[in-house]
Amino acid sequence: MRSKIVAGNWKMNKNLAETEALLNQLSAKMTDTKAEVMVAPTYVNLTAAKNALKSSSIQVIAQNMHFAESGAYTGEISADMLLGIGVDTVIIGHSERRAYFGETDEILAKKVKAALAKNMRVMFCFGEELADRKSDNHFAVVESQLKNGLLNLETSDWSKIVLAYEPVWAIGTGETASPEQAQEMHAFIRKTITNAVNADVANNVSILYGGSVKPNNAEEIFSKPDVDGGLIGGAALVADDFITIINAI
Ligand SMILES: O=C(CO)COP(=O)(O)O
Repeated sequence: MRSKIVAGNWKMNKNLAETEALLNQLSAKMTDTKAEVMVAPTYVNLTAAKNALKSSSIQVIAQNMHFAESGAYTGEISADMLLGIGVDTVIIGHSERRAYFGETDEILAKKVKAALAKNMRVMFCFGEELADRKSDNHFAVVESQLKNGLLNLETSDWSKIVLAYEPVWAIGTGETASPEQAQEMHAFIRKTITNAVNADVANNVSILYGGSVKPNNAEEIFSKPDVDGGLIGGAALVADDFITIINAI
């Protein structure tokens, strides 16, 4: 059975005091949920976030990491550094990393390998741009992102993978893929994995949708059979909104 997951990607938002305040609000307001709940604050606040969530089931995850073990990579963070502070899940391949930091499929495949080699869980993000969708090229783009990033993994690695389909045109724009568009793509992703790996792996991998998920549209998106939860940006920065989205699972 695949997990339901709601994760908040905080991006470059919230200083230390704001991080603690938001997490305190979240833990106070959280009620029982079927979903695994995760938050991804900025690196410098990961330890403080872990401490603030000590008695909570909310998991703290990282937004990115480097593929090298260690070395002369100024400004970068390794898997060991994350594991050393008790963070064992990492987002890899976010469209903002691809667009603003030059992260190619090749770099991302190396990051995925490096994280898996340390037994970390990987939340792998991918999704087409508006031009791809307009030219009806979105399935091909998604297939190639999956293939280049993930499809050469060992079958056993897949238990450590969570997928996050995030159409770039829906991120931070207020424009959401319709529940039908999300379902159509998620089903395509599952079919691609069935063909490339096997049906078991495809059925067991959680596929999250990301892109302008809000309290008023979460329930409809999450109701689709191949949508296993969401990766939330803006709405994860407001406690009541994030809680409503979690409860929509
Ligand atoms: O990029 C996202 C999550 O990683 C989605 O961001 P928004 O929810 O702000 O559109």
